[in-house]
Amino acid sequence: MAISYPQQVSIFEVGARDGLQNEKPVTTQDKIVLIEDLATAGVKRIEAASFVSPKWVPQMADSADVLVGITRHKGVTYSALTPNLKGLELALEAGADEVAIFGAASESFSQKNINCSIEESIERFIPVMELAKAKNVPVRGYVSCTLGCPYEGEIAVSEVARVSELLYQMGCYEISLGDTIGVGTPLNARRMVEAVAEVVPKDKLALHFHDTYGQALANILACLETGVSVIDSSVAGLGGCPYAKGASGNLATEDLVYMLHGLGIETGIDLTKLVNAGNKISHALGRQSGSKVARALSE
Ligand SMILES: CC(C)(COP(=O)([O-])OP(=O)([O-])OC[C@H]1O[C@@H](n2cnc3c(N)ncnc32)[C@H](O)[C@@H]1OP(=O)([O-])[O-])[C@@H](O)C(=O)NCCC(=O)NCCSC(=O)C[C@@](C)(O)CC(=O)[O-]
Repeated sequence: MAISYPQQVSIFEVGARDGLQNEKPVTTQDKIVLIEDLATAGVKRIEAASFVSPKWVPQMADSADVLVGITRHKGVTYSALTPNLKGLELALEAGADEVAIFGAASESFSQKNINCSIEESIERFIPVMELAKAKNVPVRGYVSCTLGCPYEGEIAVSEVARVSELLYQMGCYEISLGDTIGVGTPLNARRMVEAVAEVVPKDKLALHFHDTYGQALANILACLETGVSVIDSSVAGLGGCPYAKGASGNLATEDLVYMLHGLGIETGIDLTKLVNAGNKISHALGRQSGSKVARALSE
């Protein structure tokens, strides 16, 4: 049987947020340069900021300055995380094009990450959705711990599907399925995506797989066969999640682009320029890029 992959994949770049929230602090200017370099490389969807409590994630405290400071590229969407109404108001003031709410399929992770239960988080998201709708701002929804939780271990696929459906029914235009600690393997990743696709349309799903156990590319390849064509990744493999021990960066965008181009799948991204963007921020962090492709091409 022939394997069928999408012709195009939309890459949702999370390095400036998911990445830098869990690295040692860099300057606001470093972040601005990174975001502009990514846009120059052809990245069209960039998560640039996070309006969370600065006490919880100090690395994101300059989010408003970042959003205000970037020179906007035509056709590029700049988004921000907003856990509550306060976050949304700050994001709107700073000019975010779209925002994201973030829930979890694990009770313990929800408590550790946003200080409330799953049900309380859904309640908290209702006014965020209402205001975003009134302002015509699209809202993305994240579900964390879809393939395992750092506190609870295995998570029932039915719970992942339930939370995904709730966020979708609330009006999120896309649901990003997070393997927050990168423990998934291809078969269970695919089964999870197929289960969620029974309650949320496939073309409204995105994959957000961390690479902690080196499985992210294999998991993505397995899930691409289901028809999902939006993938989150992090340039230079930056970051992790501050409330998930062991969560190394998302899959490096350079490695993802290399694989997709090799499969003949279009991304619209210039790999050489992307590698340069990743190398520059890695230099600012004083470390080597986390992308194998970037390291190979930079030798
Ligand atoms: C959600 C809260 C705020 C609840 O935190 P809380 O302490 O329960 O909230 P609160 O409403 O009681 O407020 C406490 C303080 O925070 C302030 N505050 C309250 N809200 C905001 C805001 N939006 N922006 C700025 N400040 C805010 C508020 O004003 C107050 O300040 P104080 O009076 O003490 O000076 C907190 O738990 C928090 O900020 N959590 C964020 C944690 C986080 O950012 N985690 C990483 C992102 S999730 C992730 O990476 C996973 C993902 C998305 O990538 C997918 C995956 O990989 O699975």
